[in-house]
Amino acid sequence: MSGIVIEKVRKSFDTKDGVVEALKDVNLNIDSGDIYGIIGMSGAGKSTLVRCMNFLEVPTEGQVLIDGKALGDLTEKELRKQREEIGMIFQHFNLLMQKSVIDNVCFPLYIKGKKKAEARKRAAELLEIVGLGDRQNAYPAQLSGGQKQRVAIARALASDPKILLCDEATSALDPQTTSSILELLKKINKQFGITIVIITHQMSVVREICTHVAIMYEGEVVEKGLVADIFANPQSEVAKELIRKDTGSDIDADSRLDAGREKGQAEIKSGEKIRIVFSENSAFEPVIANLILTFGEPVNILKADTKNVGGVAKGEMILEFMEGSTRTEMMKQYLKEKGLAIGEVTEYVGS
Ligand SMILES: Nc1ncnc2c1ncn2[C@@H]1O[C@H](COP(=O)(O)OP(=O)(O)OP(=O)(O)O)[C@@H](O)[C@H]1O
Repeated sequence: MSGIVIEKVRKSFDTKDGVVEALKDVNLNIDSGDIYGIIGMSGAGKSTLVRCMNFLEVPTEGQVLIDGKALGDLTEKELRKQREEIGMIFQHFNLLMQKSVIDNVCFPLYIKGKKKAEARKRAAELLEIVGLGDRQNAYPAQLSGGQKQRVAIARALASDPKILLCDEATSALDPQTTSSILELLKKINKQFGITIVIITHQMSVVREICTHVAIMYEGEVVEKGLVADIFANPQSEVAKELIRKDTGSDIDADSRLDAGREKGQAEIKSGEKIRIVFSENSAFEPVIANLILTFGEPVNILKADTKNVGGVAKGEMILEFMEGSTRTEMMKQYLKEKGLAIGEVTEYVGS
């Protein structure tokens, strides 16, 4: 697992129209195993920042440290080796169109000097992992966008990276395919402990997959932190705007909560149920209200057996999420981050 530290990074480009300050004093701490979103409008500096993380762009000032090692202090050879540990995927997949799927995945393995048989065996395993075990001999032109991105992910994994940088990796995909690729990235993060950095201009991507987010505006990080906290309590105008756009409406937070409550009464049908246990420091009203507010989705309180002990909630609740919700994992994560223990509900008989 690998962490990334960005320290006082500035990047300027000399152009014929003058100097462009793409990054102005950016500081970021991405811990090992995070799924870290970098979001902002076009031109905010997202790509430049991510390209600084593997020194495809060398910062004009400041430092980039991977696992405590400053990239600027490495020799060319050391930097090449370090880069092998950082995979990258792109919006337009960047596959070799003349090569079959398996040869695309073998490519970095050949560069590493692996023998053909060994490379093909590893590539076949990786294609299984990304769900394309049966398309090894297809050519990129015969695949859908989502399948092409799966090949690109398998190819990125071929170098056993500790970090995966994703530059608008789902921007060319429809919402359903986007969700399936995000699920795959989540699986990779969990299964291999790979730190993932995701550049996007869509808050829905951040909401669906990221643990943390940095919001960029005109070369600066204007807000950063846990996704759940920023959704619950955005500080900057840019964050508020991105969240507002994400819901697809300009209704204010309170009416969104009301809408959630209404939906809660009318629409919830037998979704996943969980038991949450309040212990140390949980005041349950704000937690559940903020959950609905943050995710814009209702939850049913099927059972509440809680007591108010000096303003602190003790006891347990059974919650039911909306049927078919794609956000339940995020919502559970949110509850965990609020210090609540979550358990399965094996049987619930409504009262
Ligand atoms: N090689 C370059 N030469 C000159 N200017 C550049 C270069 N790369 C980026 N820039 C400028 O730096 C600024 C930040 O660009 P960057 O591509 O990092 O933004 P972004 O947030 O990724 O945008 P987008 O979402 O449109 O890709 C922009 O003003 C861009 O024009």
